[in-house]
Amino acid sequence: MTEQEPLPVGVLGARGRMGVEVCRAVNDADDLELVAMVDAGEGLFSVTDAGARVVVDFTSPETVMDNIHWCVEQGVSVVVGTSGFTPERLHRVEHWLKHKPDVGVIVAPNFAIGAVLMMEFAAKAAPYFPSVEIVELHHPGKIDAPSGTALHTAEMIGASRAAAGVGPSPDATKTALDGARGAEVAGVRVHSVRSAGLVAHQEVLLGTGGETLTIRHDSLDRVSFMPGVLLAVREVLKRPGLTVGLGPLLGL
Ligand SMILES: NC(=O)C1=CN([C@@H]2O[C@H](COP(=O)(O)OP(=O)(O)OC[C@H]3O[C@@H](n4cnc5c(N)ncnc54)[C@H](OP(=O)(O)O)[C@@H]3O)[C@@H](O)[C@H]2O)C=CC1
Ligand SMILES: O=C(O)C1=N[C@H](C(=O)O)C[C@H](O)C1
Repeated sequence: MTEQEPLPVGVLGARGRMGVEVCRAVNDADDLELVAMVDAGEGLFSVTDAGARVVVDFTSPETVMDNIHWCVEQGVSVVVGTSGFTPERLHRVEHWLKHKPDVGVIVAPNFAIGAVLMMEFAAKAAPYFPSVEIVELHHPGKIDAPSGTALHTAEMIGASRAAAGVGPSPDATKTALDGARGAEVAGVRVHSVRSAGLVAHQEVLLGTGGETLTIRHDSLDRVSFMPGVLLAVREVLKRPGLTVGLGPLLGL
């Protein structure tokens, strides 16, 4: 029996907080080989020169679309953790993939298994509670607000409430300072907290007569994202086209 060659993987944003962790996880996996590490200002060509078949992107919302476009054009599949995705951006990625039927792109707002479950549980619970708000809490180095996870959670909750015919959350506010009630996403109020000491955390608060339900997830260390990233790297070549979120990979 011949042993299978390890899958060649490139990492974009390799010197960032997440990139460093991803490079370590890929290096530690026997079935994967880290062949390219690219950071800001370095050419993407090293990815194809090194023969990467899958690229992992943890860069920034400003650069991620150009990176995906380039990889798709080169026939390289991409696992995307970078935030900043809107429905319009996802449509654009789908459009690029139409011309490349063998290429897969997985865009996951959050790779932590607990966070994926937190989003699912919140969407399931949301139709049963008239009130729902999201509080996301992150380290102060984060450049975007609300977080990609919070945006995706709000979209999931909005869709599940719309399907169940649930109206807007009750709110008598008549006067408010700018931002006091957070940002409204898919009809859900989202509040962003930034503090030293935090990594990535989110609470979904649901309320009805006489009771509240709080669904909370905490990433206390970036290692929490690695099993999900490696799962996506191993799966992306089997899933041509666009996959959004880890849910489908986990059978959710
Ligand atoms: N989906 C998930 O589970 C998770 C997603 N994220 C997301 O991942 C992204 C990165 O987060 P984080 O690692 O904390 O951020 P960092 O700022 O620590 O890292 C980003 C890295 O990418 C580099 N970079 C910028 N532009 C390019 C480019 N065009 N090509 C290659 N490298 C580039 C940056 O370089 P420089 O600093 O010089 O600009 C930096 O080293 C964010 O959008 C964050 O929200 C984070 C954690 C989990
Ligand atoms: O910037 C981060 O750190 C994180 N970004 C992602 C997001 O925007 O949701 C995922 C996680 O929250 C960590």
